[in-house]
Amino acid sequence: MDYYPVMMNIKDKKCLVVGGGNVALRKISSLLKCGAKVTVISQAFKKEIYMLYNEGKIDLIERCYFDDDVKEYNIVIVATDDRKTNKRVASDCQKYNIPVNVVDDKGLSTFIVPSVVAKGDITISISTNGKSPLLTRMIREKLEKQFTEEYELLLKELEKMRNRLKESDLAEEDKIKTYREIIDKSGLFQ
Ligand SMILES: C[C@@]1(CC(=O)O)c2cc3[nH]c(cc4nc(cc5[nH]c(cc(n2)[C@H]1CCC(=O)O)[C@@](C)(CC(=O)O)[C@@H]5CCC(=O)O)C(CC(=O)O)=C4CCC(=O)O)c(CCC(=O)O)c3CC(=O)O
Ligand SMILES: NC(=O)C1=CN([C@@H]2O[C@H](COP(=O)(O)OP(=O)(O)OC[C@H]3O[C@@H](n4cnc5c(N)ncnc54)[C@H](O)[C@@H]3O)[C@@H](O)[C@H]2O)C=CC1
Repeated sequence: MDYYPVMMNIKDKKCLVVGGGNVALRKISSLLKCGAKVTVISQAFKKEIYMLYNEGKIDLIERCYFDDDVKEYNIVIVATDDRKTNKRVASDCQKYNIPVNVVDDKGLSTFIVPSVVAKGDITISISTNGKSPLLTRMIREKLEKQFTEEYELLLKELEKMRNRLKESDLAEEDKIKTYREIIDKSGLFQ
C-alpha cells in the first residue's frame, strides 16, 4: 500500500490519544512539539505522562475508552495494548470521519506516522510504509548525524535571499542561479 505524504498543521487542534503507555508517550511528545491540544484517555498512565499533565501541557481522562469518546476531536491516535479497544476506537473514528492512527494495525489507520529528523525548518520524514519501523529509526539516526546545524544556517540564508528576490523582476533562472551560488559557497554539496 502506498501513502500520500503530507505536512499537516495541527497547531491548537484537538488531538486524542487513547492509551497511556510507552507508545502513547512517544506520540504525545510529537503532537506537543507541533502545538496540538492533547487529551489522553487511559485507565493508567506512565509517570512521564502524569508529569506532562502536572506541567499543564496535556489533559487526562483516567478511565477506559467509552463509545464515541472520539467525537469532539480533530485527530485520534489509539495506542492501547488491547486490540479490541484499538478496533473499537478506529471504527468510531470512521463513523465520524476523524483521521486515526492505530499503532498496532496500519490497515485500520487512515494515516501512519513517519520518523522525523527536524533541524530548524528542515524536516526529513522517513517511512517504510509500515514494513520495518526499526529500519525507519536506524535511518533517522544515520541522517541525524549527517544533517548538522550548517544546513539550518544555509536555509536561513536562502530564505533571506528568496524573500528579497520574490518582489524583484529577475528572471526565474537567474533567481535559481543566485540560490545555487549560495548553496555552492556553503560547500555542503560537494
Ligand atoms: C505502521 C506504524 C504505525 C504508527 O505507529 O504510525 C507502526 C507500527 C508498528 N511499530 C511496531 C514496532 C516498533 N515501532 C518502533 C518505532 C517507531 N514506529 C513508528 C511508526 C510506525 N510504527 C508506523 C510505520 C512507520 C514506518 O512506515 O516505518 C515511528 C517511526 C514513529 C512513532 O511511533 O512516532 C517510531 C520510530 C521513532 C524513531 O525514529 O525512533 C520500533 C523501534 C523502537 O521502538 O525503537 C518498534 C520495534 C521494532 C520493529 O518492530 O521494527 C509494531 C510492532 C509492535 C509489536 O510487535 O507488538 C507496529 C505494528 C505493526 O507493525 O503492525
Ligand atoms: N506503532 C508503534 O510505533 C508501536 C506499536 N506497538 C504496539 O502499541 C501497543 C501499545 O504498546 P505500549 O505502549 O508499549 O503498551 P503499554 O502496555 O505500555 O501501554 C498500554 C496502555 O493502554 C492502556 N489501555 C489498555 N486498555 C485500554 C482501554 N480500554 N482504554 C484506554 N486505555 C487502555 C493501558 O492502561 C496502558 O496505559 C501494543 O499493541 C504494541 O503492539 C508497540 C511498539 C511500537
